[in-house]
This record gives sequence, C-alpha cells and structure tokens, in this order.
Amino acid sequence: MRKIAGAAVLTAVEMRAAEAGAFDRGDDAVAMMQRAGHACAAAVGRLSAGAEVLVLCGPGNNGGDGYVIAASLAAAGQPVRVAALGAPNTDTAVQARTGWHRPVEALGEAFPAPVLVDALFGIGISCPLDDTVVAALSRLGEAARLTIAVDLPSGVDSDSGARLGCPAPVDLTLALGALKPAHLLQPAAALCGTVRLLDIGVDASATAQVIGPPTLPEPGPQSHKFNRGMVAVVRGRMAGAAELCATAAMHAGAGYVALLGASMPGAPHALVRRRLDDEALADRRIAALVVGPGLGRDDDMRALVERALASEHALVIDGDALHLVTPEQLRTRGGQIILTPHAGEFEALFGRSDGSKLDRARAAANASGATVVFKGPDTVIAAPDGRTRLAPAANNWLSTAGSGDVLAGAIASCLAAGLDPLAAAAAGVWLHGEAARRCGAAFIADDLARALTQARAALT
Ligand SMILES: NC(=O)C1=CN([C@@H]2O[C@H](COP(=O)(O)OP(=O)(O)OC[C@H]3O[C@@H](n4cnc5c(N)ncnc54)[C@H](O)[C@@H]3O)[C@@H](O)[C@H]2O)[C@@H](O)CC1
Ligand SMILES: Nc1ncnc2c1ncn2[C@@H]1O[C@H](COP(=O)(O)OP(=O)(O)O)[C@@H](O)[C@H]1O
Ligand SMILES: [K+]
Repeated sequence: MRKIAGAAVLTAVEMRAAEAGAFDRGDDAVAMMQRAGHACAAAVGRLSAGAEVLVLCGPGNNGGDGYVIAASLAAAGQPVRVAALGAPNTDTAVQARTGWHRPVEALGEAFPAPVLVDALFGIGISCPLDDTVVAALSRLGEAARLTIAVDLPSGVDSDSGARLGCPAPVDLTLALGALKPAHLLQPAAALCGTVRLLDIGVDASATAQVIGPPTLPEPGPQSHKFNRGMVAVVRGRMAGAAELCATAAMHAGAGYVALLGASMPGAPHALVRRRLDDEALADRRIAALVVGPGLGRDDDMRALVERALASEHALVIDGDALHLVTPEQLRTRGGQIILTPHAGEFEALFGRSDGSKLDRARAAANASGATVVFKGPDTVIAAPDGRTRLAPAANNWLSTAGSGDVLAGAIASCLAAGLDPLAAAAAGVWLHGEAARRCGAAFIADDLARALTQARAALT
C-alpha cells in the first residue's frame, strides 16, 4: 500500500489495456484478482483491528475482488460477512465467488457491521446507481465506523469524476494497480477519503501522473542572482495582485524579481521596482515574464499583453490577460507559454466544452500550443504533447483571494529556474499546495506567498 505522489493515472480504457498487456505476458485474470483481493484484505485486516467486517459485492469484477477479500479475511480468522447485489456475472468473479463458503446476504436486508468494505462497483459502472442501492449504501455506511472502498467508491464515474449516485464519502479508497481520474477530479475525489495505491502486477505507465515533490535546481558556488532565474511581473490596474505574484516568485526561489510598472518603494524590499518601458520588457536576463494578475481588461492592457507576447520571453499568462488573448494567437506566437486559468477564465478563453476536466485541459493545450494549468480544487495540468499532471487534493482554504496570483509567481519562479513548462507548472502547483498545507487554516495570500520559502526548503 503506497501513497499516491507520482503515481500513474489511467482511464478505464487504459486500465483495461494495461490489464490485457499483463495477460499477454502470461498473467491470468484469476491470479490478478487474487492478488488484488489479498492486498486489499491485508489493508482491511490491519485497519479493522479484529472488528467485524461486512463486504458488499457487486456483479462484476469489483464484486469479485470483494469475495476474495472476504475469503482472505475469514481464512485469517477475522469475523466477516458478505452481502451481494445479484450473482457474479464475469468468469473471474464467478471463480472468486467459489472461494467464499459462507452465506451471502441480500444487499437491501444486510445487517450493518463496524467496518464496511464497498466492492459493489469500480471502473465498470455505466449509469447512476438505483435508489435502492443508494439507500443500502447510505444505511450501512452511516452505521459503520470505518468505510473502505475497493478501487473506487461505488457510484462515481472513473474517467470524469462525476457522481453517479455515490451517497457519502468513504474513509479510505484502495486504488488497484493505478489511480483513476476519479481519485483526483471533483466531485469524486472528495468522496474517496484517503487514497492509497495497491500494486496488482499491471504495468501502469501513462501520460497522466499525480504531481509529487519536484526536483528543483539548488544554488551552488557558481550561482548568482540572475542565473538563479530572473522573473519579471507586469503590474496592472490592481497593484496588489502583481505584488503578491512577485513576492511569491521570490519566496519560491527566484534569484531576482522585478515588478514592472511600479515606482513606490515598499515591502518586500528585495523586490526590484522598475518602470514598464520597452527597455525593461526587452531585458534579456528575464527568464520568465508574468502578465495578467490584477491587470485589467481595457485597451491599454490589451496593448500591454500584445507587447508581452511580442517579446521572446517564456510567459506565464494569468488572470485578466487570459481574457485578452486567443488560442490561435498563442499557437502562432509559440515559445514557452504557461496559462493558469480558473474555470471562468478557462471558459472565456477556450469556450464551453463537454468532457472531463482532463479532456478539456488536454484539448486546450492542443488548441493553444501552451501548457494549461486548469485550476480549482482539482487542478489539472496539460502540455501540448499530451502529457498531463493531476494535483492531489489541496487545502481547501486556498479558496481565498490572491492565491492564484501566488501560484502564478511560484510557477514563474520554477520556469525561470530552467524547468520545462510542464515540470515548472507541476512544481509550482506542488509548492503552492505544500505552502497551503503548512499555513493550516484561515491564511491569506500574503501568508501563502511567504510560506513558499518553507515549502521550497522542504525539498532540500
Ligand atoms: N486491471 C483491472 O482492470 C482489474 C480490475 N479489477 C476490478 O474490477 C473492476 C472492474 O470490473 P468490471 O469491469 O467487471 O466492472 P464493475 O465491477 O465495476 O461493474 C460492472 C458490473 O456492474 C454492472 N453495472 C454497471 N453500472 C451499474 C449500475 N448503475 N447499477 C447496477 N449494475 C451496474 C455491469 O452491468 C457489470 O455487471 C475494477 O474496478 C477492479 O475493482 C481487479 O479484479 C483486478 C484487476
Ligand atoms: N477549494 C479549493 N481547494 C484547494 N485549492 C483551491 C480551492 N479553490 C481554489 N483553489 C486553488 O486556489 C487558487 C485560486 O486561484 P484563483 O481562482 O485564480 O484566485 P485569485 O484570482 O483570487 O488569485 C488556485 O491555485 C486553485 O487551484
Ligand atoms: K467499489
């Protein structure tokens, strides 16, 4: 059982292909289900500390895992019962059912137990749960003191994270073989509780991965403030946003940060305030230029964004600037560009679209040729080459004004340090999430920007 940082994230189709690959190499489905079930049972056994376990088994292979779990717990002497929704209907699940030699209760009449294991549905759910199933899951879940989902909580769509009737969050979800998008995308992610990954012997390499602690360059004897990475931030109509962004860039490790368009000195004193003119914008030492935080959307600001696009700098485009560009314009400009839209900015720039957040982020990266950081409580990062990174659940107190400005600064700092745009975006999101974790509750964006120093130090 391991933590999820860096783990591959597979759609249902990719998971079935990975499983098929294992079978092509000589593995078989029954053996794989035995491995999955025994690994789950080991975790359930440890956590239940001898308390009675009720395993709910569905008709497919998720239910098959459930029978193996129950048989394994029984063999270990643990008190365990099974309640099922219909008979198994796959060969592998039928086989697993033969290993359970005790009675099977009907789901609707099952008596609760202190530990509930949900093996009703995993990646194969195809429509919303029936009301009677929702009612049984609710009743048994409320009566349990520990709820554990096998692969996924039953009643969520594996690929999109949409809710398909799942009534309440579980305490722990044991992801089998690889993570699925629903472990990270809302609303499903919030229903999964703590997510842990169990190895079941499939090769789970994928273009999508969970963000983990990044590798960032450390300063050495040869370092000076400019080669550590110089960030410039364009100041617009709302000065505070650009100040926050620039402050964040400094605390995330940039060697030199210039705020362009500011004249009055003030804290932080390490921030260099310069006029915003052609000479400042053309400074070849700038390794990443941020435009957008607190910018404003009037014609003067539009012209400013065009000047930024005309530069040769690597760009982080955030906030209002996302309303002043088009995907085609970005694609034509090329070069290193990171876009950091929240849902409203995403829709303004890329329009309304169907599909999961993962699909939409990938389509946006493809359309713009830029790396897209689609923010929210389930941030998704997509590069134009299809590589994708998903953020693990972050501190919900991040829903505070200015936290996006801080993120833009953190990402710019990592881009200026020489990381490629996908790695820089992922590193910035990680630092931002780690800073928020350290801040605890009711912090403000200024606290968050300063806490980036501790988040950065945690990596050394
Ligand atoms: N690599 C893999 O893919 C592995 C998968 N395993 C398990 O198998 C699961 C996938 O198994 P399946 O593909 O059989 O799918 P599931 O067991 O998730 O569900 C499919 C079954 O549920 C029925 N069903 C779907 N939606 C329903 C609804 N709303 N109401 C009532 N019935 C509904 C379907 O008709 C089908 O019988 C995984 O989540 C995992 O738990 C493991 O056994 C190990 C390996
Ligand atoms: N509920 C939440 N849980 C975790 N992170 C969140 C939540 N809400 C927002 N965030 C994160 O906080 C930041 C908010 O950015 P944004 O909406 O641009 O704010 P602002 O414009 O005020 O700076 C993003 O990084 C986003 O991913
Ligand atoms: K399940």
